[in-house]
Parts: sequence; C-alpha cells; structure tokens
Amino acid sequence: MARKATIIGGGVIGGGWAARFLLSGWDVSVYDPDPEAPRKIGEVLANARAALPALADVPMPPEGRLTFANNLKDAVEDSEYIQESVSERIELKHRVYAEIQAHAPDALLGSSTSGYKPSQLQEKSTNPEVLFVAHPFNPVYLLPLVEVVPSPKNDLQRIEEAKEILREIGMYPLHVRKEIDAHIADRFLEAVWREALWLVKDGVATTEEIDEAIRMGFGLRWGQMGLFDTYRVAGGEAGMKHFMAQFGPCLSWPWTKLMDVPEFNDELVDLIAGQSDAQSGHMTIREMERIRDQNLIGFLRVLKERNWGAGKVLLDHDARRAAEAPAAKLPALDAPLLLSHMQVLPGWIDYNGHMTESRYLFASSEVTNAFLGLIGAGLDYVAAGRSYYTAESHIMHLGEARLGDALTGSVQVLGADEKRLHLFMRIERDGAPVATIEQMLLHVDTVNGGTCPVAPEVLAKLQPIVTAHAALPQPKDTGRYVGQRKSR
Ligand SMILES: NC(=O)C1=CN([C@@H]2O[C@H](COP(=O)(O)OP(=O)(O)OC[C@H]3O[C@@H](n4cnc5c(N)ncnc54)[C@H](O)[C@@H]3O)[C@@H](O)[C@H]2O)C=CC1
Ligand SMILES: C[N+](C)(C)CC(=O)CC(=O)[O-]
Repeated sequence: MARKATIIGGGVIGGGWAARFLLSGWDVSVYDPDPEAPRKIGEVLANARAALPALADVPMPPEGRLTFANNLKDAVEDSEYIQESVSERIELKHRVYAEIQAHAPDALLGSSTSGYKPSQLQEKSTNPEVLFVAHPFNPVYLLPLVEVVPSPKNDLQRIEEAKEILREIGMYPLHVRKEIDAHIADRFLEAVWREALWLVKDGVATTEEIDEAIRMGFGLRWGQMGLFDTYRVAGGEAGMKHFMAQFGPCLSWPWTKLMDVPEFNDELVDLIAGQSDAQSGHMTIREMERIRDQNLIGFLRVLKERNWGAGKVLLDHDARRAAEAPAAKLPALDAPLLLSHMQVLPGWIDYNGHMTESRYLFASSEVTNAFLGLIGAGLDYVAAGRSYYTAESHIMHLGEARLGDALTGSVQVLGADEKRLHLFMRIERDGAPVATIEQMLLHVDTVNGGTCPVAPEVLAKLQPIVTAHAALPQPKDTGRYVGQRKSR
C-alpha cells in the first residue's frame, strides 16, 4: 500500500508539495477550504508531470492517489507525514496546528513557513517534538532544497525521520542548526531584495536591468557553485585569503545600503578562510575552475536550447555571426566536409563515465543539420513545407569520448537523387575516429505527407558535392549490417 502524506493549504506551495509526493508514489490528501483549490492543484500537477520526469533517468514510481478532504480530521487520518502550507500568518498557523495535533498528535508536521522560527510555531503546540520548519523553494516539485529547522524542543530522532522522507521524495534537506528568522536562504533573498528595492527607488536601475545583472552573470555562477566556492576561485591560486585581502576593505565602503556589516579583522578572515579550506581544500583551484566551467557550459546549453536569458544571447550571437559570414561559401570538395565542432558536455556522460550512446547520434545530427543548411535545406526550407527525414541509421561506436573532449564532425555524400540522400558522417577526436554514422534520408512534403522531389535550387547545390565526393575513397564501413560472423 502506498504511503500517505497530508498537505494542509493547497496554494502555490501546497500544490507543489502535493505534486512532489504524488509523483514520488505517495498517496496525498489535501485540505484547503478554498473551493478553487482542486483546480489550482490540478494545474500545478499538470506542470509537474511535464517537468519532474525529465530529471529522472530511471523509471518513476506509479503516481500516488490524490484526494481532497472535507475537513482537517479526515485529511490527516493515517498520514505518515503532514506538511502545513497555509498563509504566512502566525495565529492562523497556531489554529491549524491545534486542530491537526488534536487528531494526529504524533505525526511528523513540517511547516513551509518562509520566516517564522520553529519555536514561534511551537508556542501553543501540544506536541512540539514533531513540529518543525520544512521550508521549500518554488517550484517545490523541481527544486531540491528544503531547509529543515528544528528548535531545542524537537525530538532529533523524529527530525532525522523527516529528513529521510524528504530525501525519499528527491529533496535535499539542509539541516539549519540554529533557528533564526527567515532561516538561511530567505535571509539572502531578503538582503538582495532590499538592495534591489533601493536601486529601483533611487533610480539607479530598472527591475529589468537588475534581472539582467543577475541572470547574465553571477546568478549563473551561484547556481552551480554557491557563494564561497565562487569567491575562492576568484582569489586565484592564493585562494580565499587573497580574495578577502583584496575585497575585504569594501566592507567599510558604501557598496550597499545594508551598512551594518561585521568588523573586518583577522579573526573573521581566519574563520572564513578556514571554513573554505575545510569545504573545498581537497580540490585545486584549477580543478574547481574546470568543474565550474563544465557546469556553466551545461547551464548555458540548456538556456540556449530554451532561447532564454543568457541562452538567447548565445543564439542571437550565433545568428549575427552567421549573417556576417561570407554568404554560404562551400568548403573545398576534395575531402569530406568538416562541418561541426562540438564539446562533450556533462549531460552527455553516462554511468560508464563516457559519452552515452544517444549522443553519438546527436553528434551526427549536428553534422547533418549543418549540411542541410549548406545546401539550402535548412530551417527556412522546412518552414516552407519541405524537409529531409532520416529513414535509416547505422552507427559504429569506434572510440570513447570523455567529458570536455573536443569533437569534430564531417560528412561524405555517398549518393543522392531527387528523393534520397545517402550520407556518411565521421565523428573524430584529435583526428582519431570516435564514431561513423551512415544514414539514408528521404525528402518529404511535410504538409501533405509522403516523399516528394527536392527543390531544384537545393539539388543544384547538392549535385556538385555528390560528383566530387564520388571521386573520394569510399569508406570501408558503408553498407554494414549488425550481425555475427558464423563460426564453423
Ligand atoms: N510563495 C512562495 O514563494 C513561498 C511560500 N512559502 C510559504 O508557504 C506557505 C504558503 O504560501 P503560498 O502557498 O505562497 O500561499 P497561497 O496564498 O498561495 O496559499 C495558501 C493557501 O492556504 C489556504 N488556507 C488558508 N487557511 C487555511 C486553513 N485554515 N486550512 C487549510 N488551508 C488554508 C488558502 O486557501 C490558500 O490556498 C507560507 O507559509 C509561505 O511563507 C514557502 C516558500 C516559498
Ligand atoms: C518570497 N519568499 C520569502 C516567499 C520566498 C521563499 O520563501 C522561498 C522561495 O521559493 O524563493
């Protein structure tokens, strides 16, 4: 039988919790007096179904069962874990806890509160041992962080139990050891928020300029390395102490409106540098730089695929470069056409530590797409209702590619007529073969369906390449099929 979680308050955050538990295979009962709550949760759930599985490379468990309770007593019955996500008002939260604990006094009870300390939440509780802060981040179904904050009144064994449940639903419980208003993360968000409000109010920057300042630069860095490791790397080989020596004095300069800053003395430098050593002293700065760079490349590739933020800048830059390039100059035809330069990215690596098999085909597609662009069958051609579809592929995996490897992709045209295009791609690293991919593509009418003759202007560009490539040595691996040699 599936385990049961109860969500009290089905707004933005409660909906996200419900989705995360359901998609992790838990049954979920929601209580929210708002008649619109089922619709809202249905919409959040639809988004979560489209998003969370994309992060998984193993099958997801069967989705749990969602029910809406008419009262709080029914909602909490037989529940292993209860998450409160009602509005941020302490008297409302106190009333809700009193009712929950009247019916389920021993159940683990996490609160999504953004700012209240657990001891404030526990003030009127009949069982403070099980009531704690479990502060998530929006969207709860995608972001792993949940700040788990106990007070001295909590039973730490039960807190460990709660953290285990949160891990089981794919979250990262960060145990906040000292309770404090707004926990850890919201203190940062609040400091940045206040500074941003000042910048806007003083007419220094618009909201858009502030968002660009974040998402074009340090926001990307923070997302993959946090604050202290980012600054450790920025200190160069001399690391954190050098960074602090260089930028420590800024603390007494008017670099922020929040001028109540700690005294910048040796004690603070040693404290920060010592903790930074303990955190990351096992890696060299160069290693950290490489990790940072690979992470940033991964982020930026994703943003580029989405044509969003810094990724849109990359796409626009590509388009500008393409427009500035001398018009469709055909590379020399006395060799296969070298058309693609690629780098093996973190998301291309599999559990064997090398490039995963699907990326061999992906690398080949990069070459094919570049080739189709070259002969005038690129995206404009596709938009006009004509395209090439791949009908058959034969991949030979000839070498391993590792994270960060630079790959090239070339194509040799083996043959073409009005409807068929027979290509042979080579993916290489430092001139050594990584893969060959032989493909047959068919020219199709994407509006009416079925094959159709290629446009004469495309054929005109294709034909000289076919003729020139016919004179090249034919690859020995063409026409291969998958089979075993018969033993005699
Ligand atoms: N919105 C955000 O970005 C984040 C909010 N939080 C915290 O999550 C909690 C909920 O915030 P949101 O979801 O944003 O608010 P929301 O306004 O979207 O949802 C609150 C829900 O509580 C329901 N509610 C009110 N009284 C209730 C009761 N007696 N019993 C059951 N349900 C009741 C309301 O009908 C509403 O659907 C707050 O404590 C907030 O600080 C935490 C992380 C992020
Ligand atoms: C604005 N906020 C204080 C409600 C933000 C949070 O609590 C966390 C988040 O998701 O940003």
